[in-house]
Amino acid sequence: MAILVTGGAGYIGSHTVLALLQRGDDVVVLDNLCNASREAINRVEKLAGKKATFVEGDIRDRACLRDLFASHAISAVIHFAALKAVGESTRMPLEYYENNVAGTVVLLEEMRAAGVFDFIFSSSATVYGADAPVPYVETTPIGGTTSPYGTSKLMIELVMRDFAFAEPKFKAIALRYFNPVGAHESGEIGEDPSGIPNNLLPYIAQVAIGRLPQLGVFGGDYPTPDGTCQRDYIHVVDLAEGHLKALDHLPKVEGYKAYNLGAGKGYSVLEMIKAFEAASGKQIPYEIKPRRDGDLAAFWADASLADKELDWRVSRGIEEMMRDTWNWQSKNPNGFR
Ligand SMILES: NC(=O)c1ccc[n+]([C@@H]2O[C@H](COP(=O)([O-])OP(=O)(O)OC[C@H]3O[C@@H](n4cnc5c(N)ncnc54)[C@H](O)[C@@H]3O)[C@@H](O)[C@H]2O)c1
Ligand SMILES: O=c1ccn([C@@H]2O[C@H](COP(=O)(O)OP(=O)(O)O[C@H]3O[C@H](CO)[C@H](O)[C@H](O)[C@H]3O)[C@@H](O)[C@H]2O)c(=O)[nH]1
Repeated sequence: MAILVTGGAGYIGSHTVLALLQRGDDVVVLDNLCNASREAINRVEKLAGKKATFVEGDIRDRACLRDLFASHAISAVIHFAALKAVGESTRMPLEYYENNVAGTVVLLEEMRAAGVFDFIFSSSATVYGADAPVPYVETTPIGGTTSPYGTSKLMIELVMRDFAFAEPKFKAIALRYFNPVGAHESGEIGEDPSGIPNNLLPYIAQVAIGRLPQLGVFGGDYPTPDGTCQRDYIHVVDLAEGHLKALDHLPKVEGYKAYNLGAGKGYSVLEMIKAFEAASGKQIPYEIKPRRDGDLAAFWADASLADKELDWRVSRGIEEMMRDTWNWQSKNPNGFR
């Protein structure tokens, strides 16, 4: 039996596919390559010394899914495939709902048709909305999202919840990621955003390599110790391992369950710049700019539920996050291209 990984050629997906192959699982990757490169999977296979089956296709393509489930014995699905740019989602809400929400419904329908009921979903801390108390804890009701992207994650969690009420065989875990950063320690795979990065670490890394002149720090007057926003950054390899723990835990889950995957600690933007400079030996010129619309001042995870029930916790700190980001960026100045 194989694990189907949708979006498995992407940033978090590729690290998870590697972890699955390394522990001996068989993997089928389904990715339409709208934000990824086939090269990522080639490198994953080389690192693992084991092949995955790659299917270039779309989660919205029912015929493709039918064919995939008919030709491979799938035991569980890890579902990463999504559009994920917050700003873009406010300009293209219909595309986001169609790809992320409608796409997930098609995937779940075809899973049901194929008799596959084990499901792990990439959710996000953003489902807690703007007013949730910090640290975010799973018992806080979700809602109050501030972008179509965030709302698409919220809607999918509600779809999972309702499907679990109706279908006793459905076992589903939503993993609410905080801020994934870093890369595999080999420097062979990592985050490769197209165009100008939206996220902090890829932006810093591209300044360090000379592709961008300087970093704009969005807001220096937040009610935080140094005035810049605080986030809970988590090493992508720790995050990938969380998916394996979640898969192993699925048999014990009744219906739908959500877990935070975070480190449980916040770092400010200025702390991240300093840590990157220390790890890379590069200066990061930056300028404080106006606040970015929709940014919250500070949030981090209460990650104790995943610790207790999934036996999962982070083992890589800020030094490893920075070292591995820089290793990936300096070895691959133009990403996978
Ligand atoms: N990176 C983050 O900060 C973050 C935080 C929280 C949640 N997430 C979620 O984690 C998941 C993975 O994120 P990532 O950072 O690896 O992003 P990514 O863009 O690198 O990976 C997503 C992958 O899905 C593929 N894809 C998109 N739409 C598809 C479709 N319709 N059919 C098939 N493939 C499709 C893309 O080509 C890409 O390879 C996403 O669901 C994202 O929303 C990411
Ligand atoms: O060029 C930049 C980019 C970011 N930032 C700041 O750096 C922090 C982190 O920003 P990111 O864009 O890297 O991450 P976000 O916290 O905004 O959001 C990310 O993590 C969230 C969950 O925590 C959601 O999943 C979301 O989709 C994902 O992009 C924020 O304070 C932001 O203002 C800058 O100062 N300059």
